[in-house]
This record gives sequence, C-alpha cells and structure tokens, in this order.
Amino acid sequence: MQNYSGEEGLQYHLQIRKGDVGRYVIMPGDPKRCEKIAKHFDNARLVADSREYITYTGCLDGEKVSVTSTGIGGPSASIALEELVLCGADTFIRVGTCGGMEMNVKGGDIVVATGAIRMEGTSKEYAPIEYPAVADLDVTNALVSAAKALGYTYHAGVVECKDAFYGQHEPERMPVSYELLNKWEAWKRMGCKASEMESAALFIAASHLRVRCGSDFLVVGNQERQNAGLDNPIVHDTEAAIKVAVEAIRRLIKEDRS
Ligand SMILES: O=P(O)(O)O[C@H]1O[C@H](CO)[C@@H](O)[C@H]1O
Ligand SMILES: O=c1cc[nH]c(=O)[nH]1
Repeated sequence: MQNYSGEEGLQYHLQIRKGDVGRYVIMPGDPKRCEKIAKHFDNARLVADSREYITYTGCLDGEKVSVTSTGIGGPSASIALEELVLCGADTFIRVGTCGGMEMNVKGGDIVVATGAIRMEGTSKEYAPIEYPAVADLDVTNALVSAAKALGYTYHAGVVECKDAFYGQHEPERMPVSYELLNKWEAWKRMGCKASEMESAALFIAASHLRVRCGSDFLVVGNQERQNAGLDNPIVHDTEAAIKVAVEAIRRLIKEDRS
C-alpha cells in the first residue's frame, strides 16, 4: 500500500517499526491497561503513544514481549494486529473485559474465548460469514492451563462480538430490537459465555495473516443474572485476567523454545 507514515517501515497508526516489539504481544482494549500489564515485564519501556494505541516493550523469561492497546471495537483492533504483524509479532493475547451471558458466569470470573460470534462488521471485510472466528489452539490451551494453575474461576467457550455496546445492554431501545433480542436469545441457547467486542475481528484477521491469537477476559457483570434477580457482583479490577495472560505467554515461550 501507499506509505502514509512518511517513513519507510514506520507503521501509520501505531507509530512503531520492526525491532520495537517482540513476537509475543498482549492486547488490551483500554490504553490505560498497558502500564499495568507492562509492570509484569522486566525492563519495560514505552515505545509509542499514538491515538488509542500505546505500546510498551520489555522481557519475560529473557524473551522480548510487548503490550499494545487496541481501543474499542474490531476496526481499531484489526489495525493494531496488522501493523504489529508487519513489525514481526506472531503471537497475540487479547486481555479484555466482557459481560457474562451464561447464568453461571459471574462478575470477577475469567472467560477464555475458544471462538467468537461474528456479529460485528470488521471480520466481514476479511472473510465470508461462513468462515468461523476461532482462537488459536496453542494460545487457548496456554490460557486455560494458566487460569487453572492460578486457581481462578474460569469458563472456556464461545463469546459474542458486536459493534454496539448499548445494543447489548439496551436492545429494546434500538429500532432493530427484534433482531438484537432474538439473536441474543439464540446465542444464550447455544451456550455462549459472554459478550465483548474485539475477538471476532482479531481471530479472523489472525487466521488470514497466519498468526496465533487468543483472548481472556475479566467478567465485569452479567445482565442475565441481573434480569433474573440473582446476585450480580460488578468487578472492574482486571489484574486476574492480566495475570492469566502473562502466565500464558510464559508457557508459550517455554513451549516454543523446546
Ligand atoms: O475492556 P476492553 O478490553 O476494552 O474490552 C471491552 O470493553 C469495551 C466496552 O466497554 C470493549 O472494548 C469490550 O470488548
Ligand atoms: O457487558 C460488557 C462488558 C464489557 N464489554 C462489553 O462489550 N460488554
């Protein structure tokens, strides 16, 4: 493509170059989560701060690793993935927040995505809807074994991705409520664990680019529990989800070395 950045090799949105990032990258949505994640790395340094994309690079077990925020939604997440791949990264873990859908998925729990429902727009500009948004198996296994080893309550399964946060939380307000409510009901009947916004775009873009991507999330709350009059703890501290991702990266580094 045309060089928009004005410098050969400098990525237009992320403002990073080859050598700035490791092959392993943790991707939170919220830019403010980057510093918290970088605290888990040795010798972390801020590499770039551009738009919603903040990047730190440091080391885990002697291996160069990075964290880059993606902002909210598939469009900005897919841009981050594309530009990181151009800089040499090939293994990604999205660390996000989500809303529980299945009744036993409670605020404070961890969800690991095995696949994502493509009810968003970005992935449709990569692949026909019949192509599934599936998490990488090695990354997912590392996330599940990390969550187990750390003793967290976790749920592994399909998550739903949409573009409208308020379409998830106030579907009856939307002119297309008939579609949102019916599909939400179908996702629940199929056993969908939780709703978030970026994994479908990331999994599809990662499949296309032949790189590895998985996701884990903090469950903030569960609107289904709220609607059923059940206790519905609201939790904002993402540290447990971050620890799961960092431990998963350590496991992947070890596996990849052997
Ligand atoms: O906490 P992050 O990683 O941003 O993830 C979730 O939070 C945002 C919505 O509040 C969306 O990006 C959603 O996917
Ligand atoms: O309910 C929620 C919580 C976080 N992110 C979402 O997309 N939905």
